[in-house]
Amino acid sequence: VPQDVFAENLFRVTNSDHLPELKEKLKRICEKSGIEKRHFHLTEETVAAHPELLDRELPSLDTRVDMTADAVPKLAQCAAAKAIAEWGRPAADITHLVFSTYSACQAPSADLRLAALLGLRPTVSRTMLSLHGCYGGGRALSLAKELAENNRGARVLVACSEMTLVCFGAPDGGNIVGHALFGDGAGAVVVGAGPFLDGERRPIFEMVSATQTTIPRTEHALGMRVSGGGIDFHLAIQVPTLVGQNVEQCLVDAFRGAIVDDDDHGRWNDLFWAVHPGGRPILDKIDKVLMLEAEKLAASRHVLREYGNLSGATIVFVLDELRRGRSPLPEWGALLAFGPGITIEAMVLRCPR
Ligand SMILES: CC(C)(COP(=O)(O)OP(=O)(O)OC[C@H]1O[C@@H](n2cnc3c(N)ncnc32)[C@H](O)[C@@H]1OP(=O)(O)O)[C@@H](O)C(=O)NCCC(=O)NCCSC(=O)CC(=O)O
Repeated sequence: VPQDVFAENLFRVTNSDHLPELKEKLKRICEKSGIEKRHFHLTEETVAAHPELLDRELPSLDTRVDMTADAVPKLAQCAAAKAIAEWGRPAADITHLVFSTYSACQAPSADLRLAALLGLRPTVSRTMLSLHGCYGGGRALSLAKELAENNRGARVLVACSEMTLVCFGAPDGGNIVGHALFGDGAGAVVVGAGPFLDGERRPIFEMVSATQTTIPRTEHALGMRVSGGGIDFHLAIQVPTLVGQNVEQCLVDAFRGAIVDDDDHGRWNDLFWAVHPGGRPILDKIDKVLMLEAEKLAASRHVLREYGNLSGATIVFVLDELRRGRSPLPEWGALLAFGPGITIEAMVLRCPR
């Protein structure tokens, strides 16, 4: 859906045209979002067939769980099948699966369904990450690094699949920013720590070290809550400022002893950057605080423009965009993802030469 027609579409489909001021506000927000289009599983026909999705007072969790139980793992399958094909070994050689989503509300969950869809071995060791929100992709990669490094010969499939239909509803004052930002998508990565197997593709990125930091006393700034009417997002207006105030210390901690001196700000421009594009002002704050050159966050801005905020799956899209870039990347890079907590995942990356 192109972002410039999103507000008109949403208000028409949800019978909300009696709220013209709110519609104008959503239009203003869409214009400033840095997003040009997004992709959604939910169609107008599905919304028309399920009026309970529009009214928060009506119970709709059953409908949403039924729809996502199949669709979320199938979307993950599309991404995972591509990742496995590029990796070069059969799916049966995957030893571990880490699945991240905010759209799973049952057990067994989307990880088991994905394992069946891909034909993974019954002995595959599965981990489900639920409701980690936008840091889910960073957390899943970090966990995959631990699993790969601590289990000789392990090959870990990371799959992140997100669908906004769990939080879709008629627009109101509380959810208007979420309506403007989030989109659907899935990303997948195969992670290993050697020794190399026959036919296996050489790694594109190396995860050198990883840290997770929680910004104290910010648990109310960003969150999700499951209720009978679906999932509600809460995004406080202070989120970009809070991330901007804390991000450099997280990076200094992640890079301590790696390549950056504590007080050496200039070196940030020597890196390549994989930053979760939580919103345009978040990227602007990071640019400003780290004094980054204009093109450093180009991959993040590109993904935001083309897909919107895909929550946990977004960081995989950013890594994909980086590896497709025309010019070679610097040897060292940084990954950043943010989510409820407020939690900041920071990782030191390296492009093997
Ligand atoms: C909404 C925006 C596109 C607006 O852009 P600007 O801030 O540059 O523009 P602006 O200041 O003129 O704001 C335009 C209008 O949006 C309103 N506005 C801005 N942020 C708001 C918020 N968090 N909640 C409610 N309203 C908000 C302003 O009051 C203003 O209203 P009026 O026009 O009436 O005066 C941007 O602020 C944005 O992208 N914010 C989201 C950042 C964020 O929290 N991202 C995290 C996503 S969650 C994530 O990534 C992790 C996770 O979920 O786990």
